[in-house]
Amino acid sequence: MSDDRTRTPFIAGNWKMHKTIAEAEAFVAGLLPRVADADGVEVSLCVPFTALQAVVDSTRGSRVEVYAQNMHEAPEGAFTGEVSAAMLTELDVHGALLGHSERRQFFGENDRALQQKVPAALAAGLKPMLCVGETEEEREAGDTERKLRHQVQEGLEKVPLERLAEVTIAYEPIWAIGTGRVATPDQAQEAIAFVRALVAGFDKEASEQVRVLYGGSVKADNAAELLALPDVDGALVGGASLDPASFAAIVDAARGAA
Ligand SMILES: O=C[C@H](O)COP(=O)(O)O
Repeated sequence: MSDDRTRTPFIAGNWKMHKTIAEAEAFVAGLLPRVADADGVEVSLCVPFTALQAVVDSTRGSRVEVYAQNMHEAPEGAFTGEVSAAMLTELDVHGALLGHSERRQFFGENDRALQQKVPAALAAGLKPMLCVGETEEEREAGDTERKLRHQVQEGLEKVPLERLAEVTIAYEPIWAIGTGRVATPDQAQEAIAFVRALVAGFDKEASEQVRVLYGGSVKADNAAELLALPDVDGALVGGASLDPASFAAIVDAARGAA
């Protein structure tokens, strides 16, 4: 267990395939005044490619950072429909969500590609957020730790040790995503402490600095309890990040936990 509150709490919203440019700009206008006083909390939005430029521009100078929801591992090439790290940094995007379970489930994202993507993001100056998590069947079969071990070890395998602490890991039990079935505090703490122990297998010091977030049906009314857990450094929020008031309420809960 690691209750080290020197790790800055981190609340990330993942809009998934929601929001046109106009809707994104309206959201930012609603969010910024609500998080202006959220000192000590890192806030980011994972935005569809089409709205990245608008959200970068409208959040410039604020505490809100902007992440893409995916990124290809190669610097360029014949990869129709894909976007490189350099294309994102050119827009002043700060980071990239990598290996979200929906990308793994619906678009064939695999650990081999992620093994390239995480270091490629870092090398390009993007902050990587690596998503891991088990299915309901895996949890019921007692396979949660095996799945997490595989995903974390593969995803971090090629990250230079001196940059390990810059990676954020989001633990998202797949059965809790978009279902309203949030993990219990015990389940979240246990899995996230295990993820941190896996990072310690690479480098003990980095494991104390790396942020590990919980994701899966986080809402304003359950955030405080989750964020108070010793190893939980923040939240990756899907549905509740689509509305500025509900997302800002989760940021507020992180201030309380800071
Ligand atoms: O990336 C966010 C997660 O998939 C969680 O989504 P959710 O908060 O709608 O359950």
